[in-house]
Amino acid sequence: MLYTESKEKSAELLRAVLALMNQHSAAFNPVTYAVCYEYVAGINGRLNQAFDHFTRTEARLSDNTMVRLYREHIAGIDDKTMERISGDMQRVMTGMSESAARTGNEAGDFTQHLAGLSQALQSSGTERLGLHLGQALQQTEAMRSSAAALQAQVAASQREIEQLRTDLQRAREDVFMDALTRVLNRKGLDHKMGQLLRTPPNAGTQHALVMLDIDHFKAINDGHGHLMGDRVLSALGELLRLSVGEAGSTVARYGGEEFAILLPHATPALAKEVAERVRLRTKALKIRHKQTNEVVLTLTLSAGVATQQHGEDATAWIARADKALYQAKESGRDRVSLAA
Ligand SMILES: Nc1nc2c(ncn2[C@@H]2O[C@H](COP(=O)(O)OP(=O)(O)OP(=O)(O)O)[C@@H](O)[C@H]2O)c(=O)[nH]1
Repeated sequence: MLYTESKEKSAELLRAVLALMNQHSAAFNPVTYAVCYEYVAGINGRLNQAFDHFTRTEARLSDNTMVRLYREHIAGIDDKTMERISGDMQRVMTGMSESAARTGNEAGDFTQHLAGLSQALQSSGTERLGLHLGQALQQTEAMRSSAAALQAQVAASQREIEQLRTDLQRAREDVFMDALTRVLNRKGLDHKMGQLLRTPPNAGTQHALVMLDIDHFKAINDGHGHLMGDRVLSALGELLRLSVGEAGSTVARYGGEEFAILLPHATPALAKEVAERVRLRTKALKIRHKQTNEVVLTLTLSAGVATQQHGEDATAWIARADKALYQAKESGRDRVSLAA
């Protein structure tokens, strides 16, 4: 016999019965419940046939149809079937009372009520089943709204937690983010470098660092104003974000007009290629007047590349890249130098 074995099955049955009741316009009452219960349980073949027959012409069965189905196919059913329904109801109530108890305090009162109800179902004769069905139905309705409220509460809590998680993540990112250029700040770079230094490079690769510095940036500030200088920094930040797409790469503003690119598991050749790409794109960048769109200035940058030597710490690694950058500046700017 279907649905008589376990509480899980009984609860599953109840859910299916409620879903079916929802699909029809008949009132939520014991008659509708009994009809839908029998239909879902599949224990009354003639009822199912009649039910299906009616749904062909009446998509949402009315009270009248439910009463008719009840009178013609259920009212006269034997005691054994009544007992079976009673047993299943009891299991459903017990199962639900247990899960309600698990759900928390709010469901506590309801749990007690269900326990009492299932006892009543157990001890009374089948002639009182209709009455108990009615009570059970009322309680089921109460449970439905309480469960819906609980679900809404859980969903609201989940949304709150999600929002908190997002806020926390954003706050974490903000700590590591340079507001002007929208790339990582010095702190973010330190953090990333720390992580990278704990990660051995893959065979045949080395972690690489590119230090970049805008050429004659002081002259830009002096000639066009500090605000224009800021715009240039912001534009370079965007250019770097768009130009450096290597897996696991990091772009950061090291300070002032100096930027850094971290390239994990790279080679000197790849690092030089990335630095050249950025240098050329920067050279091609045109800063325009906001209103007239006229090109106001162009710029160049110099870069120093250093791949991490075995056992080298962050300070020594940055110092070698900086030294290469200094060489690039010394030998004429607008170029890339490799560290020794
Ligand atoms: N607008 C603006 N200027 C900044 C910022 N941070 C640093 N600077 C300026 O960047 C300039 C750096 O100048 P220098 O270190 O002399 O170097 P440079 O003029 O770029 O010359 P080279 O590096 O030798 O090519 C200084 O004028 C700083 O005031 C900033 O956030 N905004």
